[in-house]
Formats: sequence, structure tokens, C-alpha cells
Amino acid sequence: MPAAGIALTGVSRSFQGRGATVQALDNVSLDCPEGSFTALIGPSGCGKSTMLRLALGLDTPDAGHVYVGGKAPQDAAKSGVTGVAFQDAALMPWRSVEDNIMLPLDVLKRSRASHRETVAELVRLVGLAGFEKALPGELSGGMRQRVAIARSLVTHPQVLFLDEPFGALDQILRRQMNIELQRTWMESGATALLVTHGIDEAVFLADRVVVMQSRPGRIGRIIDIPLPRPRHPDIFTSPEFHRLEADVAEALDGH
Ligand SMILES: Nc1ncnc2c1ncn2[C@@H]1O[C@H](COP(=O)(O)OP(=O)(O)OP(=O)(O)O)[C@@H](O)[C@H]1O
Repeated sequence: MPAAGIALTGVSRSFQGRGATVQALDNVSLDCPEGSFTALIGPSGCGKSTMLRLALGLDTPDAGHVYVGGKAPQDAAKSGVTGVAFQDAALMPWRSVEDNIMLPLDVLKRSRASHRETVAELVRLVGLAGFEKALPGELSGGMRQRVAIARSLVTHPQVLFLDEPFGALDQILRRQMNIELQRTWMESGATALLVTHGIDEAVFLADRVVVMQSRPGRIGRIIDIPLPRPRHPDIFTSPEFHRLEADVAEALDGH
């Protein structure tokens, strides 16, 4: 029986480019234990999006196996085991905050009425009380991302995929959102996989930072982040934090 977190075993995926084959992922194995937070970082083209697409059941590997919450990725997505938040928030502009958060319920044909309390709780959790009826166009970038995070949690997913959710935000807002995400994730108990380009974001949020390398896409190093939780904002300036950031930077340079 596959474990309840995220498990990739010997996963390979290549694409035919113009006359050449691109090995987007080459024999990648990664186990994210249930309830853990893993950050995935690496140069452009190292296969991060490919890995995410495989885990979401949007693509299939040439070799190897992927399990999400103990299920095949498509089954996990269809049964609401999987939650996902993307970089550009991807909200429906004509739907209110509340209606955007409820979108996965509509897609999975679950009753809105029986989730009223969940939605109200999520709105509170991400600090958007009073904005339930607002349209995305009336919100700031940070607020839109918080709607996307709330939406990703509405089915109480066991596994949460976050694809550069704060990539478009400025540094100050990003740090605030990182603190909020940590709190939200800790309350949810979900297994989280975050794709990011931010070393500080990865170290602040993750239990482990997986550093990937490209051509072919593979795991270079896995760096444990033993900082106690909950992590407070002042940790960003601590010597231990800087040491871990330096470790990740070094691994990104291929050492
Ligand atoms: N559908 C596709 N067709 C052809 N090549 C593809 C396809 N999808 C991905 N690739 C190639 O596979 C490699 C990995 O791409 P991927 O998008 O997974 O990288 P990434 O790490 O997410 O990059 P970035 O950080 O820039 O988003 C790249 O060389 C890319 O060109």
C-alpha cells in the first residue's frame, strides 16, 4: 500500500523537441511523508512543472510511479484528495471571493450548503472576513493569492500543491504571505509540496528543500531544515537561517 503523502518512484519523462529529446525528468524518486512540507527549487527547465503536472494527473510518466495520498494522481484529483494553488491565483473574475473558494466543490459536485462553515472558516483563516462578496478585480494581489490558498483547502485535501503561489508579489508581501501560509498549512495538517524560486521562502516554509538540477532533470540534493515550528518572522535574520540559505544556494550552484 503506497504511503499517504506524495511518492514518486523512478519517474522519467522526456519530450520530443525540434529534432532533440529533452529529458525533463530522469529517474526521479521522492517521498514526501504525510503532513510534511517539501519545497522544490531549481533552475529554469529542471522539471519542476513536469513533476507537478504528473502529480496532478495532467500528464503520465514514461517510466516509474506516482502516488498522491496513496492514490493514482487522477483518482486523487477526482476525489478531492489534492488541492492546488497557482502563481497567478487563476481566479474567475466574475465570481465573488466566496464563489471562487467554492469552485472545487462545484467541480467535484459536492454540496455547497454542507460546506458553508468550511468556507467561512477558510475566509477567516486567510484574513478575508468582510470580503466574501468582493470580486477578484476589487482585491490586491496578495488578497487574490489568499483566495487561491483558501480555495486549494476547501475540500480538506490531504495533499497540497503550491506552484509559486507568491511569485508575483513583492518581497515584503511575500514574507507576510509565507507566515500566513505556514499557519494555514499547520492548521490543515496537509502534506505540502511547494515549487518556488525563492531560497528564503523555501527555507522558511519547508521541512526539506529539494534542489533539482537540469539536463536531465533530477534531484541534486535534499537539505533538511530543522528549524522549530511555528517559525517566527525574526527567524529570517538568524545565523542558522542564513547558513541554511547558503547550503541551498551552494546546492543550486551544483555543489
Ligand atoms: N510539453 C512539452 N513539450 C516539449 N518540451 C517540454 C514540454 N514540457 C516541458 N518540456 C521541457 O522539459 C524541460 C522541463 O520543463 P519544466 O517546465 O518542467 O521546467 P521547470 O523546472 O518547471 O522550469 P521553470 O522554472 O522555468 O518553470 C524543459 O526543457 C522544457 O522545455
